[in-house]
Amino acid sequence: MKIRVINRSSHPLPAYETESSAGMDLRAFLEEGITLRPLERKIIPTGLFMELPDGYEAQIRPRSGLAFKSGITVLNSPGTIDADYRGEIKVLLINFSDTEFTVNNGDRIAQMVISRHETAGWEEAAELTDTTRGAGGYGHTGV
Ligand SMILES: O=c1ccn([C@H]2C[C@H](O)[C@@H](COP(=O)(O)OP(=O)(O)OP(=O)(O)O)O2)c(=O)[nH]1
Ligand SMILES: [Mg+2]
Repeated sequence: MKIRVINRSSHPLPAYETESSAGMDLRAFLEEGITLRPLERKIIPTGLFMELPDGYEAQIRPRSGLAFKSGITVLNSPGTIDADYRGEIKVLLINFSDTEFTVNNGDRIAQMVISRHETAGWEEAAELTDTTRGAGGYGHTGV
């Protein structure tokens, strides 16, 4: 599928890094580096604007390497980009490490997965059908 996009950054469009990657890496578009102190959160611009077809969303997810090596993750993971959103794609990062971390222009800070989604309606009911699980959850089947 093709997605209409405006790229106001100085970086190439996001791309799949390997043939079968699910996510395209997103790069920070910054005039100067942004430093996150421990537990600080900041919104990082990408310079990208896009027009997803109806029935699609984009999910903004952390990169595992950045999370493991530096404690940097996407606070609202997975971030949701709605098909009717026309603003700049931004990434909300938080620093879970005990040292400060600087995001520089062009850094690959997160990944974006394009997904289909349903638009559901409601059918109100007085009762729900029985199942074996019933209301069991939160580990009720054991470890
Ligand atoms: O990581 C994100 C999450 C959201 N957005 C943009 C696209 C999305 O369509 C819009 C709204 O996001 P969301 O619905 O998560 O935020 P909200 O707090 O519910 O705001 P709103 O009331 O505008 O929906 O913000 C981003 O650029 N990055
Ligand atoms: Mg919303």
